[in-house]
Amino acid sequence: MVKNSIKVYARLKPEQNRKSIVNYQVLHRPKENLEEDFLVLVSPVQRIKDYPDNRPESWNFSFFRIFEESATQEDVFESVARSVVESALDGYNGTIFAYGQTATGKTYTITGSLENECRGIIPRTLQFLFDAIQKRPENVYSIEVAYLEIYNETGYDLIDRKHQRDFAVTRLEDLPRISIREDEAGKLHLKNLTFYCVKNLEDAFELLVLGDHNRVTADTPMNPQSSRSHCIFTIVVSTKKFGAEQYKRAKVHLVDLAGSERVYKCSITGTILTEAKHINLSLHYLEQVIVCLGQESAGHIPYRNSLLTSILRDSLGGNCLTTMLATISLCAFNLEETVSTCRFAQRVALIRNDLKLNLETDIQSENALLRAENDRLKQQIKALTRQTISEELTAADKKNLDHKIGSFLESNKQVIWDYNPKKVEYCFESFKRAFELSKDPKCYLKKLEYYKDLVIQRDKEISLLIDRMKRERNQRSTQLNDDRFTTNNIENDNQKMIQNSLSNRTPLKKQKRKPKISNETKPDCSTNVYDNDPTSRNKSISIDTFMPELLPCNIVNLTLSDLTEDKDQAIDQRTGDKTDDTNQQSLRKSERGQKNVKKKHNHNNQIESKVKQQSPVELSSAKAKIVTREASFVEADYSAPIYQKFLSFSANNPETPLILQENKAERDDFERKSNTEAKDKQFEDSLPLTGDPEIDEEIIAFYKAKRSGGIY
Ligand SMILES: Nc1ncnc2c1ncn2[C@@H]1O[C@H](COP(=O)(O)OP(=O)(O)OP(=O)(O)O)[C@@H](O)[C@H]1O
Repeated sequence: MVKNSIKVYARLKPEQNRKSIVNYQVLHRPKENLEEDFLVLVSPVQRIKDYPDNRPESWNFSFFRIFEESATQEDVFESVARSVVESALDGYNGTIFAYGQTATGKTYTITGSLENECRGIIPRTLQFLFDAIQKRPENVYSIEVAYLEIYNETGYDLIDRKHQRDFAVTRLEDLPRISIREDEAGKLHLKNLTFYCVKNLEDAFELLVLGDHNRVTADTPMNPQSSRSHCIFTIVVSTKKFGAEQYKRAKVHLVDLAGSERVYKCSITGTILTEAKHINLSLHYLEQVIVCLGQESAGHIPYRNSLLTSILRDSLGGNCLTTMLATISLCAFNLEETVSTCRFAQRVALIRNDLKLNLETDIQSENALLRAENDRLKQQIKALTRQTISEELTAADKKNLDHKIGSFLESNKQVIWDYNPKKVEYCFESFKRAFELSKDPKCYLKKLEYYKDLVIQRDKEISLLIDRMKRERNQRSTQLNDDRFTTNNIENDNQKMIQNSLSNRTPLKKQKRKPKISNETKPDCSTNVYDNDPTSRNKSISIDTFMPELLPCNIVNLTLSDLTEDKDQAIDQRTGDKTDDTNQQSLRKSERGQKNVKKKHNHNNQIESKVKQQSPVELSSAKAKIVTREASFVEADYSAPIYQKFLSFSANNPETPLILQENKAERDDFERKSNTEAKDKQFEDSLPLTGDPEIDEEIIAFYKAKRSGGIY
């Protein structure tokens, strides 16, 4: 428990009429170690020298801080209220009350208006609280507000939302009456006063405006809008560390007292006079309490004398960080009241409160806090879900999910799933795709995968054919060279020419690009290039070494001559491909040029027939099928994952080219067996046919080629 004296501030009301101002002086912290400002008021009374005059010539009052006429609402809030509200966030009660003569600016200071510049302590406190809550995410807060009015010693709830009315409250009697109850522990309870939980600043402002609207005001000689009651705006701040069980609960009372007024000065009557009497009486009781609290020996404190002192019991001499703001008029006409206000402030400054942390167990507050905690958690879940939804899956995520789906389908192992909506969506999409593939034979994905595979196959086939053509051409050149050595009918002029050409031979790289079918098969060239000179022979043999890019070709069923010279007609018939016309014309030309070299033809035919015997040509009606000699050369499994992934057809079928046998005899045997009708039918049934006859024909041909280890 900390002993804390009440801090007292003074605010001087700006006066329009400077001539009527009393002679005064404000001294801000006149001594270094003195944490006080001083207000010196000089009496304007003319002294009569004939007899002793005991009236003081001046008054000197100390305040914690004095706000001069130029002080803004923000200055007042920062000095007077900020520390109190901050303490409330940490669990300490606080009270700020404005006391002063009527029309000196109590309501202006405590409430002001809702416009930015003129906002008083209440709206600024609410703003500060909600801003501070945002900055302390480790805690959960609940803010409740209540607005009480004490009019003619009766309490009213200014915020009455419980009763739905079609009309605005015009009579005070329409508002709920407040009564005080005291429990066994001596704790006060205000019956009928409702605390409203506010979630944001707008809610709080709405209640404040509603309460202000219901306040009793009157046009008095001193103030055209005088508050005829004491008003207490209470904010309850409950604080709980996120996840903790204990919580703190602090009350902040922001009190706008009704202004004291000298009835004889104002010549008031009727209701206003009655109101003034009640106001002055309750202020008198307040003063009594404060005087008692200021006396160290005082035993009994008369709190129960009035509703106001009963309610402010904790704020005065109890567990509360209390601050008083005295509003002061500098008008000479009001000097008496100003001095009275300052004297009251001096007494209040003597009061010491026992400040302690409020660790509450109140069920209502706990409920409010738990609700606030719940709301916060809901918001967090929302934010997290929104975040994960907006995050796109990476390629690695998708790969990982594919793996999970695979292991889920293939084993009984329990899979740990991620509760990420994007991932769940991806899994559903995968299953849906697989389901559609199995259900709809015309599914475009199925076709797409098939065509993708086909394109890969075709690329492979083209590269093999090119290699094969180059190799055949190379072999043929070598054979032609051999033939030319045996004919021995070369002219001497030509020999010289060849020698010259060999001596001026172009560099290796250029020669690599030289071999072209059209150039090579020119009759003049071929007869002139070669002679029986051993040196030139050696050089012609080394043509092989000029073509290192030619890979060993495994295509044995289709020879170069099939594609180029003598077999052009046969190829044309077999493949049905008529696009090679231009190529064949050039080949025929070269053939005509070589007719005089008969031996060469015979020799070529012999070699080709030998090759044909080794590996027969297989040609389908529509496309040529090229069978490979070595299975290892064919990357037969490059399309396997696609089919494994989407189609029921197994890529691990023993009939697939993956295990193509190396032994030719065995392979022939395998092919013979697989060509039986029964096997064909069974095989075709297992294929992923689409129902489109054109595509199905292609698919069957494609898989047959794969099955036999060839390339489609
Ligand atoms: N510091 C100030 N700056 C500008 N205007 C002020 C200031 N203080 C008071 N006023 C103006 O003086 C008038 C009276 O102020 P206010 O109603 O707040 O006095 P009050 O002390 O609450 O009076 P009452 O006790 O009768 O309710 C208002 O019009 C208010 O705008």
